[in-house]
Amino acid sequence: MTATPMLQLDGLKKAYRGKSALRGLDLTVNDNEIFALLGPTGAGKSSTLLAGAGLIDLDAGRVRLGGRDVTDADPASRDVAIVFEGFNLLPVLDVKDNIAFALRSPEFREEEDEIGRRVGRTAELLRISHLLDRDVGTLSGGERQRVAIARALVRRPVMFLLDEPLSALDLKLREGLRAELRQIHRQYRSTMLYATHDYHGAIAIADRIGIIDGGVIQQSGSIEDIYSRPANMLVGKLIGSPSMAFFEARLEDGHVVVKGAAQRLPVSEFGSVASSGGQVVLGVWPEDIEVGEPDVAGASKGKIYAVDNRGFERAIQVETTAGSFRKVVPLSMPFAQGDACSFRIPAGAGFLFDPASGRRISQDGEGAN
Ligand SMILES: Nc1ncnc2c1ncn2[C@@H]1O[C@H](COP(=O)(O)OP(=O)(O)OP(=O)(O)O)[C@@H](O)[C@H]1O
Repeated sequence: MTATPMLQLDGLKKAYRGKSALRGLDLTVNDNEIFALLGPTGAGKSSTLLAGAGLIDLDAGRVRLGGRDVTDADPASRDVAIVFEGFNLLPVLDVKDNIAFALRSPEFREEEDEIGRRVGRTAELLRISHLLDRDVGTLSGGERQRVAIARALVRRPVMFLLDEPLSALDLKLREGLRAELRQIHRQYRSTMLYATHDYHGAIAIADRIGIIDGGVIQQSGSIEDIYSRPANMLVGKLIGSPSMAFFEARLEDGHVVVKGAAQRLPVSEFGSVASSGGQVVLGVWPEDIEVGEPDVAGASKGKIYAVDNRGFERAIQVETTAGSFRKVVPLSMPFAQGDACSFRIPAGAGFLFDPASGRRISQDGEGAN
């Protein structure tokens, strides 16, 4: 099935008082997909959403919605709904009238019967039917957030732009609402661009992910694509839980020699490598690093610096002369803080990066970018 683009952002640039927030951002969100925009604070997520909704003036770039160039179109004509964290509900109206508000606007002007039906259905979907007559000032944070989503949803816009819509909620509510958003997506086949700094939230909800930092998309694709071919070190730092482990290394006699570690890894294990010598950075997903009893033959030495309990598993921080990394291990591995351990990077695990640019220089032979 070929994907049809719904939102296309091409070369967006935006500076606020001389400071760049978007630096030539390109992004395509396809029709009927949930696309998560994942990035740290200040990365440009909100600016990207505001640009899609037409709520900021761009310095450069084009915005297309459903194939139509809307760069100069006013926000009301775009038919997108934007939901922010702490979205401002109208305090003088009760929940029902807050949800109905957009349907009574001059652009929609639905019949009151139809408004009542749609408000009722949307409230059911978001499980807020019992709140319809309440003043919004009396609602909890989670209830307010549901009302804000209902208010956007009731219009059935062509697209949702969701800016950290769940970050103010506790874990349980967040998981519940995330499942409901997916349900709404299935039911209405709506397109959603969901901005978040929460890696777990992003991978739980999204079909595809875009990693944003410094006002550009560093990489986009399915999480599997990104894991198997991270474009650069920034991507490695921003995804995974824990994120990628990095080791200083150099290429020497056809081997990757990790500084401070006992291992020499054949370069041929990394596919084709766009460098024949000198310094590199070896990046490895922590899941691939083997950590075990001290003094394992052929392994390097390390020490357990910290242990965090995570219920059914533990996250350990391992300090080594090659650098430190975090990794999740099962409870059956009895590591305690201060224990000696060994670590080993299996042949073929990991990626090589250029230390100056951060770009990946090892290719897996599948036409990686
Ligand atoms: N109205 C504004 N005036 C001045 N600077 C702004 C304005 N809005 C955003 N910025 C700056 O632009 C950059 C990108 O901001 P943006 O809000 O788009 O990022 P973000 O990824 O959404 O961050 P967060 O997760 O913290 O909301 C930041 O450096 C921010 O300080």
